Amino acid sequence: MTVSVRARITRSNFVFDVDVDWPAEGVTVLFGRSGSGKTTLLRLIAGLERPSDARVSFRHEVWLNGRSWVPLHRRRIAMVFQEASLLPHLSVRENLLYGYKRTPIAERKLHLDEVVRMLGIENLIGRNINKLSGGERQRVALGRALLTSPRLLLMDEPLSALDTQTKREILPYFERLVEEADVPIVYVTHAPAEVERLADRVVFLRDGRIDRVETLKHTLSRSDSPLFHDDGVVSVIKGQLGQKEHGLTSFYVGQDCFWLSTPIYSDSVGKSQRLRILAKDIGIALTKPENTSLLNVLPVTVQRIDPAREGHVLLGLRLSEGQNLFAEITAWSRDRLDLRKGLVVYAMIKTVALAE
Ligand SMILES: Nc1ncnc2c1ncn2[C@@H]1O[C@H](COP(=O)(O)OP(=O)(O)OP(=O)(O)O)[C@@H](O)[C@H]1O
Repeated sequence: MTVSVRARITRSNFVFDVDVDWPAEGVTVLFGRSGSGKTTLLRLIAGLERPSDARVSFRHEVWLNGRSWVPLHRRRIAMVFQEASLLPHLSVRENLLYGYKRTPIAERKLHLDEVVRMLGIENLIGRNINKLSGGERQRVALGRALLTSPRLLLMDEPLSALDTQTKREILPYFERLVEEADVPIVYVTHAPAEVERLADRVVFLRDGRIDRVETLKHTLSRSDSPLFHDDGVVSVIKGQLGQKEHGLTSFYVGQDCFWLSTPIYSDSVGKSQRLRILAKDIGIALTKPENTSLLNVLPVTVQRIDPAREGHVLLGLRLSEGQNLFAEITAWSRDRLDLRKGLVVYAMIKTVALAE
C-alpha cells in the first residue's frame, strides 16, 4: 500500500529522474533545496504533470501509466498551497462546504463540525473571506480541503507565506489534523523544524533525484542528516505537555520534566508533542549543579562520543526514559571532564522549545 512514482522529465537546465515509493499513510515530507524538484514530484502525484513514459500509483490504483491517466477529481486528492485559494465572494462556511457538497454522500468521512473543531475556526465560520488574516485563511483552506474527505492530502509549503508567530499558532492545528483526520499527507517544505514536528518519514531530493527515503527517527539519529545543515544537530524528544506553573509549561518525558516558555493552548494538556533541542544549546556537568538559573537540568548517560565540527565532539546521550539527546561540546571540555561511554552526567539545556 504505497505511493509510487517513476518519472523522467527534462527541462532546459534541469533533469528530474525519480523512481520512488513510500507507505501511503502518515505524513511524508518532501525535503530539499529550492529547485530540487519537490513541487514537480507533488504535481506528478496530483496529475498536473503527465510525462508520457511515467508511472504513478496510489495503493492498488494506477493513476498514470504512459498515456493513460486518471483525472484529478477521480484520484480524490486535496491540495493546499502556500497562498490559500479561497472563493472571495463566499463566506467561510460556504467556502468550507464548497467541496463537501460536491463529494458523494457515501464518500463523506469528515464533516463540518469536527473539521471546524480540529482547526479551531469556530469563531470564523460566519465571517467574510476578505476579513481573515493569513493564518486564518490557511486554516480555512485546510478545512475546505479536508471536507472533500480526500484519500490523499498534498500540501506545498503551506506555512511559508506566514510570519513566525502565525506559524507557531497554526502548527498545533496541523498536528491535531494529522492525528485525528487519518488522511495520508505529502508535505513539501524546506523548513527543518516543520519536518521535525510533523513528519513520519522524509523523502530527500537533490538536483531532481531522490537522495534517500528514511523515517524521521532514522534521519534524526544520524548527525550528517540534511535536516541539520543550517542549525547543526537537533534532538527531537517526544513527551506529554503538562500544566502551567510559574508562567512556564511542564513537559514530561517519562519521569523527567522539562520547562518550556512556549505558550500552549489549555486543551493541549496531556497531548503528545515533540520538543526540539539544538545540540549546541546543551552543556554538561559531572555533578548536579545546585545554584544555577538554568531550569532544565537532567541526568543522562553518555552513549557515544563522535567527532563533530573542528574542535568539537558530538555526545550521544540517553535520557532516563530511553530517548536520545545530542550535545555538542568542545573536545577540550570532553578532556577536562574525562567523559567516557557509560558515564552518568547532567545535561544543562539552555533553550527548550516545542518543535516549530
Ligand atoms: N513549468 C516549468 N517550466 C520550466 N521549468 C520549470 C517549470 N516548473 C519548474 N521548473 C524548473 O524545474 C526545477 C524544479 O522545480 P520545482 O518547482 O520542482 O523545485 P522545488 O524543489 O519545488 O523548488 P522550490 O523549493 O523553490 O519551490 C527548477 O529548476 C525549476 O526552475
